[in-house]
Amino acid sequence: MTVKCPSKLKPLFDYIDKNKSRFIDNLKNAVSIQSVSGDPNRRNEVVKMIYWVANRLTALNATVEICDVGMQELPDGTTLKLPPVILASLGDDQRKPTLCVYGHLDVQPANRSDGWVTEPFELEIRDDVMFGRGTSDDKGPAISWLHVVEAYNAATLDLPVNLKFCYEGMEESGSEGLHELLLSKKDTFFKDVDYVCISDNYWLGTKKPCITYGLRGLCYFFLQVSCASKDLHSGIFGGSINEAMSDLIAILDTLVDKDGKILVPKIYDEVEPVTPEEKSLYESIDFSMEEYNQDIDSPQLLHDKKENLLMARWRYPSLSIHGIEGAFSESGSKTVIPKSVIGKFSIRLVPNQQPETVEKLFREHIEKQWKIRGSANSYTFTMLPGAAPAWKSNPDHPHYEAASKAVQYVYNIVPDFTREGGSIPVALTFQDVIGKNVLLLPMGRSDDNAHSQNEKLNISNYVEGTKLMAAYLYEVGLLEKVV
Ligand SMILES: C[C@H](N)C(=O)N[C@@H](Cc1c[nH]cn1)C(=O)O
Ligand SMILES: [Zn+2]
Ligand SMILES: [Zn+2]
Repeated sequence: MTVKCPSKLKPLFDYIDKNKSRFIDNLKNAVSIQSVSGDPNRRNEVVKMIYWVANRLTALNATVEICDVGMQELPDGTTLKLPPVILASLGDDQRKPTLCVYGHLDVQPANRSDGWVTEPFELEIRDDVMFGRGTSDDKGPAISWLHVVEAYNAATLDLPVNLKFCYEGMEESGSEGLHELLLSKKDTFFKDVDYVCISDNYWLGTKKPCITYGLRGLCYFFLQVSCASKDLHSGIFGGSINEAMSDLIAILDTLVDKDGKILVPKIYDEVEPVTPEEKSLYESIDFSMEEYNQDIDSPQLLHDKKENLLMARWRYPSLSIHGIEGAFSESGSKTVIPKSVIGKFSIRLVPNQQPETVEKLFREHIEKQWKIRGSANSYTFTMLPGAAPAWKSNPDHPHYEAASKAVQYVYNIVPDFTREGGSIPVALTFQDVIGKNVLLLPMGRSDDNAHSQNEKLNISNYVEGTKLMAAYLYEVGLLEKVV
C-alpha cells in the first residue's frame, strides 16, 4: 500500500508539467557546454558551466558564493586552476530544517566517433528520450533542483526547507579541492545543515524508482613502463629489447582473473563479512538479471543469482582496466614499438577498505610481479588524487522514510532501498564532516548509459524526477531540525 499524495503538491506538479519544454531547453543549453573535467583543454568550459548555474541561482534570489579551490597538478607536472565550487543559500528560517543538495556540473569525455548516434554535446530528442552527454550524469538532476525552486515560487508556496546548494565541476576527476572546502566551511556555510541529498545515481532497473544508501569508493592507478626515448620500428628493433607494452600487459594480467577475482594478495582481508540479515535484504530487491544483461548485451554474466550479482556490484571490490595511453589505437596497422605506455586501472572499494592500505598492497604486488618479469625496463606506479573510501548511510533514518513517501506520491510505488557500485567521493565527506544523514535520490534509469556512448535521460524521468524532488522537499520540511 502506498501513501496518498497531499493536495498541496498539485500546483507544483502542474507547473512542472506545463514548463516541461522550457526545462528541456535549459538542459539543452547545459549539455552544449562541453564541461569535461578530465580534459585540461576544456577547463574553461567547466568554468563556464559553473557560472551558467551560478547566474541562474542568483536569478532565483539565492546568495551565491563562487569558491576558489586552488590548483590541480597534472600528470606532466604542470598546474592548472581547478574550477570553482558554487556554495549557494536560499532561506534562513530557524524554524525550518536545512537541506543541502549536491550536484556536479562536469561530465565524462564523449566523441561522436566513439559510437554515438547523435552529437554528444547537442541534446537531441528521439522517441521521448533526450540524448546527450550529462543528461543523466549529472546536469539533468543538478539543474532540476533549480526548476523545483522555480515551481515553488510560481505556485506562491513557501519553500518548506532552507536550501543550501553545493555544486562542483570536478566530480568525474576525483572531486579535487572539494573535501578541503567542505572542511573549511564546516562551521560556517554547512553549520546548520540537517540533511544532505545527492541526485547523481540511477535506478537499479528501468521501471522502478529507488533510494540509495551506499556507494563504493575508488582508487585509480597509472602504471607507466618505458623502454626507449622514441618510438621504434619493430622490424629494426623488434627482438632486441624488452618492450614496454609487453611488460605492461604482463603486469596488468596479474591483477584480476577471468572470474573477476582480484589477484592482489590480502585485498579481500578487510572486506566486511556477509551477515544473514544482509543476505536477506537482497532477496526482496526488485532486480532483473535479464533486463540488466539485455541492456549491455554481454555474452555471459559472472553470477547466476540476483543476490550474488548485487553483492558483486555493491559490497565486493572490483578491478577494471580502462586503457593504455601511448598505445597505437587508430584503425589500420602500424608496426611501431611504443617508447612508453601508461596502463590505467582502478579498483572500486567497499566498506572497511582504505585507499592508503589498498595503494600499499598494489604497490607491493606490482613490485613483486615486476621482479618476476625480470625486464630491464623501468616503471612508475602512481595512485591518482581523489581516491575515496566507500560510503554507507543509515536507511532506517526518518530522512529515508521522507524520501520514500515522496516517491510514493509521484510514482505510486514503494521504492527499494539500494546500494550502488559507482562512487561519489563527497558523499562520505558530507557524512563525516557535517555529521548528518546523507541520501541519494536518483532521477535516471539503469540504462541511461552514464559514462558510455549515447548517454540519455527519458523525458518522463526528467519530469517525474523533478516532481519527486519537489515532493521530497515538502516531506523534508516536515522532519525535525537535527540538533
Ligand atoms: C555515480 C556518479 N554519477 C559517478 O559517475 N561517479 C564517478 C566518479 C569518478 C570518476 N572518476 C573518479 N571518480 C564514478 O563512479 O566513476
Ligand atoms: Zn555523476
Ligand atoms: Zn559520472
